[in-house]
Amino acid sequence: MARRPLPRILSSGSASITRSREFARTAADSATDVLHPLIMITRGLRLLAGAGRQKWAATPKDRRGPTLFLVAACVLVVALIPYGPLLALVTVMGAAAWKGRERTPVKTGPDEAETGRLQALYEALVPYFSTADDPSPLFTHGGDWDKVFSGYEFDGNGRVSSLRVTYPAYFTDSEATSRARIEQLLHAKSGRGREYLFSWDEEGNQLLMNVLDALPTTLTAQRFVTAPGETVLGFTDDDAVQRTVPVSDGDETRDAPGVVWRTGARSTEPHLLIAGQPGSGTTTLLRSIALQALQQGDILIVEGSGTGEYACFTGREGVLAVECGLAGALSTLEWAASETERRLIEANRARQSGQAAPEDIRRPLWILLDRPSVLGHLAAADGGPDPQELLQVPLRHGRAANVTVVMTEQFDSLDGLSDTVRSHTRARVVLGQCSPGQIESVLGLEPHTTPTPDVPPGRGYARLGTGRVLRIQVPATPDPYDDATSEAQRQAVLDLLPERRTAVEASRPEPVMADSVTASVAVEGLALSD
Ligand SMILES: Nc1ncnc2c1ncn2[C@@H]1O[C@H](COP(=O)(O)OP(=O)(O)OP(=O)(O)O)[C@@H](O)[C@H]1O
Repeated sequence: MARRPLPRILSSGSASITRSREFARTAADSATDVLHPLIMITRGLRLLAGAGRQKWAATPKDRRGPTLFLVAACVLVVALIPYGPLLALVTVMGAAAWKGRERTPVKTGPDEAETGRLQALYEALVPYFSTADDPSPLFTHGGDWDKVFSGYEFDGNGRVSSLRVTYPAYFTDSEATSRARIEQLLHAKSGRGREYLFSWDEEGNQLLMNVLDALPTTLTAQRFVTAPGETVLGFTDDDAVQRTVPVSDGDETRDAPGVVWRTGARSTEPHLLIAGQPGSGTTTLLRSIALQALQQGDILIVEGSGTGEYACFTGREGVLAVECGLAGALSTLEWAASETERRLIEANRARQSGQAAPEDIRRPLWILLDRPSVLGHLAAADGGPDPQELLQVPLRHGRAANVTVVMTEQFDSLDGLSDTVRSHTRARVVLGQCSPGQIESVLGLEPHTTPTPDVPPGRGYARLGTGRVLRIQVPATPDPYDDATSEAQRQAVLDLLPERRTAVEASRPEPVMADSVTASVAVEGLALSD
């Protein structure tokens, strides 16, 4: 069958479109040629006006009056002399044409120094991304870096802040050691002291390196809007979590990406271990957790270091004990273990009789321990039991009994943690300046970013169960009784503390004495009510 010809409009359409495009381009070129002097003068006038504005801004205030007077006098003289205004106009146009004769060059690629950096990075990668028997290697000494660096950005100091590298398919990108070698090399060559994120696209044979901005340190203690059973440990990168928490940051309110930890019967990581270097902010994080826990539950605090950094909690509603001494800590933890058992028995009884669990066992109980290893050493010297042994019941059965254990420890004492503590604290936080190996020893995974040597207090990494490793910054929650605390932060923490149970003297309490008394009273009271 003979083919019918296409309708004319379809067969000749593309030719006419091409013709129209060419016509439009020629018209635009001609218009640009005709208008070129005008464009040049306008550009020059803009530049002259900008320069004038800058000069005016740089003139000291006391010299602006005389300058204005001088200019006005010149304008008057020019206006009065014959042909003055015309001559002035011609002069200004001439100056504008001269000034605007050259376009401000638009940066289209890296400058010489930046090209040097990219070439150096390329050369450094050659031994890792090439083999002798590759017939057409992507990486060769003296080769073209722009064939393999498909995207790059530089920061204000001319250092690479983002780089996309295409690598050969035979590179063993599924092996952690091979990746680590490349990451270390790029980290070192691009400038140490910054935090890098490496994203490997194994299917596309591409590596994307980005420099991360430091997490903001401006957030302070406040009432976080969370559901019951949720605790904000800190804040992380925008794209790392889906959950945001509305926060007040200075004068503004914004949604911040929160590291939110869920506790209670349905939690898969019901207890938390916080490890850190000295002064890294572990006490501050525990204080922040205590303030949030007090909104719906009761807390027990056992402070191993005995520096009285939890004195502000003493005697407050919901604070059952603040213990610094060994004897008090042991009796408090013994009570906590038997309370956990009581809750379990009560819950079981209620279930068997087909009733809801009583209110008192549904109220969360938090056992907060700051450096219990110190008390462990004291106990060993004394020949008594290690406080950690008393944590076995709350750790093993706390989830069903609404009992949560949070523990802080310094890196050098982590060896002393019992197996029960290790296996039941599945939520983990690491604070302070640590090596990737130290982070892995606590979180079970190395972070996918490179830790920096300088970290502010409260900065580190968090991992909830088997989730991903998140960067974290803990909100500033200082000791309100510390003289170094600013007035605004002191007030923020004091506002979050519950009322005092009894009237105590307004002066700063002596932590050890006051705590022991409070603890024994509280535990006795609870034992009696049992
Ligand atoms: N998230 C934070 N934001 C701002 N400052 C913080 C933060 N965390 C801690 N700091 C400050 O750092 C200092 C040390 O904090 P903190 O006492 O909590 O650390 P630590 O790890 O318990 O130290 P150590 O156990 O060695 O005393 C304090 O001055 C505290 O105010």
